[in-house]
Amino acid sequence: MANTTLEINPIVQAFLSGTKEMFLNGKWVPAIKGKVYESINPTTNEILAKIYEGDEEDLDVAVKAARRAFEGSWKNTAPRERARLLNKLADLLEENLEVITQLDALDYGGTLAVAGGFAENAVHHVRYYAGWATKLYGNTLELTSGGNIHAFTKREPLGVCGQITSWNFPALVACWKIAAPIAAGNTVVIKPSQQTSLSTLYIGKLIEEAGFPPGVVNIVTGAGGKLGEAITSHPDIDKIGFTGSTSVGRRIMEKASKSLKKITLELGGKSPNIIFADADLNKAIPGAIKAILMNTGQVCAAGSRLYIERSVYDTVKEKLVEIAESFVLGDPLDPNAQMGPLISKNQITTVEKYVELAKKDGATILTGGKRPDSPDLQQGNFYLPTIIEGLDEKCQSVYEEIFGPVLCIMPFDSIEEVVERANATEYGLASGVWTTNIETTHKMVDSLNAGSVWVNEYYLTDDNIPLTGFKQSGIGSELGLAGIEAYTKVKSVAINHG
Ligand SMILES: NC(=O)C1=CN([C@@H]2O[C@H](COP(=O)(O)OP(=O)(O)OC[C@H]3O[C@@H](n4cnc5c(N)ncnc54)[C@H](O)[C@@H]3O)[C@@H](O)[C@H]2O)C=CC1
Ligand code: BAL
Repeated sequence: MANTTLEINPIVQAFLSGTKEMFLNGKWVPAIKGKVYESINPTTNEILAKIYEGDEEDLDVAVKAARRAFEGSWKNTAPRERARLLNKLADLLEENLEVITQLDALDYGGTLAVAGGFAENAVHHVRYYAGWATKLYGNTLELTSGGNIHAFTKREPLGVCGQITSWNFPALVACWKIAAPIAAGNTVVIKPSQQTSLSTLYIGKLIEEAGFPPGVVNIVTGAGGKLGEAITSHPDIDKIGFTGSTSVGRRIMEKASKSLKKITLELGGKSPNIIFADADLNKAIPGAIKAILMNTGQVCAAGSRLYIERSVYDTVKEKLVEIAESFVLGDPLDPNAQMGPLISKNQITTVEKYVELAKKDGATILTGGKRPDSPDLQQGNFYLPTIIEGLDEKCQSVYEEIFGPVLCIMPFDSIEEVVERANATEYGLASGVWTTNIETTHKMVDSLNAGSVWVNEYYLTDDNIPLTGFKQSGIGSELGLAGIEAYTKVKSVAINHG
């Protein structure tokens, strides 16, 4: 149980007691072998909850239930009924915003503002795809050869989708992995990260309350290496939807290729954020801070490489350091906290390793570079906002994803130079540009090799805007029309009525 003096919603308190069961075929059940793992509260490093650890046998129960639900009725359920159930789920999510926010804050350390914002996005997201359930169409086709042929396409669901999620913003990513496939008529077996399964399990309760038929959504819990691999190799799963690291994404692709499963992979990043001298610095500087410190830097699209045009470099640097040093670290449940802890002790070790590498490469640590001294923060996985300079793209801490509050700042002299350096990464997830010049804007939009380009903004995401990882950042898109089409197959039909 969380050792916090801050007020925890009684529903959350109650939910955290006992050992959390899996949601299979519309029922809450323990793991067949009875194994249990613990989720740790990153703010206190105490046990937060106990959760059953599933394996291949439990997965098989889930997949069979999902297959029965798919073939039995869900694929033919009227789209407006699928929409009704998803809208009901969205309403229940909205009624339970505080519970979901607190569960995520306790489980992964997101502040109330951040975890709460993501929980609200989850509500909008489920409503958004409820809308798409009734709006998926095929096309009527004119044949190049003419004739009395009626040809058309129709979109059909894929079948059973095995969905695997990461630990950062767990409730939102769970909804990303549930709403679109369900709206399109698929059924789902979802495995949340073993580090943050709680909000997904709570969403399972809401799915049950909304009245979805048994087996439409199944939740299995357990470790990636075992249960995750079982999902990617299960012969009766048609598609894998994955959010996580690039290394695991590669492994999933390899496994899924054995049975040619369809895949959507949303992977890592090392995104460039670029401030031109003509930018409105009153927006660009706080934007650059948000890009690296939101969610303690644990965001796939974090703007972790900041390029600053040389003539404004010192001004921007000074201000960035001032804001970083004023940042309030604290218990995520404290409304005053601007930044919570990192997810785990392991993640602290990772961040420390990269800061040490940066120092070896000759970096200057402008601020941070260590854990905070404050006695209140010693129990948790806190790390100070860190800004470093003096490196370039050849340094490991500049080209590898750190997933922590570590910003590397670098000056540049020309648009050509910054384009080349911004693109000098194996990743291609996101990028930010700050400028008031329309020509610069268009040049940058055309030149940046990343799935998302944000201009005079950072993290401008919306359900209508697809998220696509270029290069090693992924395969396929999530959100938008592309996000639901990814859970359908196109059947073409040609009827000779001559
Ligand atoms: N592009 C995007 O939209 C997003 C990408 N991410 C990326 O996720 C990563 C952080 O999340 P983590 O949970 O640490 O990623 P991770 O790759 O370690 O784990 C993600 C999920 O995969 C499972 N898993 C681990 N090994 C597996 C295997 N061999 N087979 C099948 N499943 C396995 C884990 O249990 C977990 O559920 C970062 O690299 C981040 O950039 C995170 C959020 C959004
Ligand atoms: N709940 C996040 C940390 C962990 O359980 O490993």
